[in-house]
Amino acid sequence: MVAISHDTVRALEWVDDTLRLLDQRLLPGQEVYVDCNDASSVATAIADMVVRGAPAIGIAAAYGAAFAARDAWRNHAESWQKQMMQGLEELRCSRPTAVNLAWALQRMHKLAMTLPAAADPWPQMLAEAHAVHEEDVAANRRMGRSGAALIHSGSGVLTHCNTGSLATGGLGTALGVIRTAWADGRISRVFADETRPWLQGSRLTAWELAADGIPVDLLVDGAGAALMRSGAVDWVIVGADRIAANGDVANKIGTYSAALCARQHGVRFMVVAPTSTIDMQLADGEQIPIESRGAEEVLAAGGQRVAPVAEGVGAWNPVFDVTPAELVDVIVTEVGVVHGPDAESMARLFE
Ligand SMILES: CSC[C@H]1O[C@H](OP(=O)(O)O)[C@H](O)[C@@H]1O
Repeated sequence: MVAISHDTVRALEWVDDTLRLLDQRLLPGQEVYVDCNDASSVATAIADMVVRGAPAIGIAAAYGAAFAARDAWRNHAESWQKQMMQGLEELRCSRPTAVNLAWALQRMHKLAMTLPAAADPWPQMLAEAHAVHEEDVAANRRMGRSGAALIHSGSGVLTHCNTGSLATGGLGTALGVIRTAWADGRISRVFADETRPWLQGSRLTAWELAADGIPVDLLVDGAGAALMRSGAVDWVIVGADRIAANGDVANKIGTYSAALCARQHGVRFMVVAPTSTIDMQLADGEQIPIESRGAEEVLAAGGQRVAPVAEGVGAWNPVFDVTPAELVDVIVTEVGVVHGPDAESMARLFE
């Protein structure tokens, strides 16, 4: 087993009571950190995609909620449990699709309401945020092992978007499986599509894999179908932002297309996500809120206008889509693996 080195990068770090976020808008060219010391700055960092990726967003929100409780105690000690809600609401509204955000805020709020009203909540709230962070690191390792065990030796894999150390607290979800399976000698070739318009694949996944010394071939998003038809890919392995109770999966735009192509060409489709990404309150994927972002993300690439787009041209920019459960072969979580996900098999994860 080759040692898996993913310590080369961390999306978030806690240093001297400050949440340090690696600004992913500037990668891979610049490694610049944004320091957050209150709930509002964390919410802005999430909304602006300084930090992104469902689990990483949840972890950042947990620290943001701890800041909200601390500042409510400092400024309104007599009613801090009520006053902190403004900060939590700002965090909740920062991005709509990744349920890890709401999950983390609900967990932090539940703790706050159990704490004594007349005592400083900071120590316990910060400890809970650290627990959220550390649990994600452990979950990444477990999912890496469970997912890798499903991949037969000599497999080619295709991944979409970025699901590595930049999207989580540790090894990654889908990229954690790829790292683990590569280290086990199970993968012969890794493909990553660029993932327009934000380029999480070409800017982030390629950077992470290069840092690990794992060779990767980039492709334009539209090349996925031809690649799968060529027979070079045995698995498409992706993350998730929200999984409904029946196994429908919301993930980066383009995931649904990849799932359709995979089914057409006999390629297996694996979704890797911690249970903090599963929303059992939603019966199916139809109710998952899909975030749309500004037209400039489509019309420009890396901040430069994409020539020759004429002036006055608009854009349609939903940044997630929903893959129906029937197109998903397996969902890998830290508590179990679901083959052929449906409402019944998903519910068994929580028994
Ligand atoms: C580890 S799951 C990361 C998940 O989040 C990404 O979206 P975004 O970069 O907009 O935060 C993408 O959907 C990934 O699959």
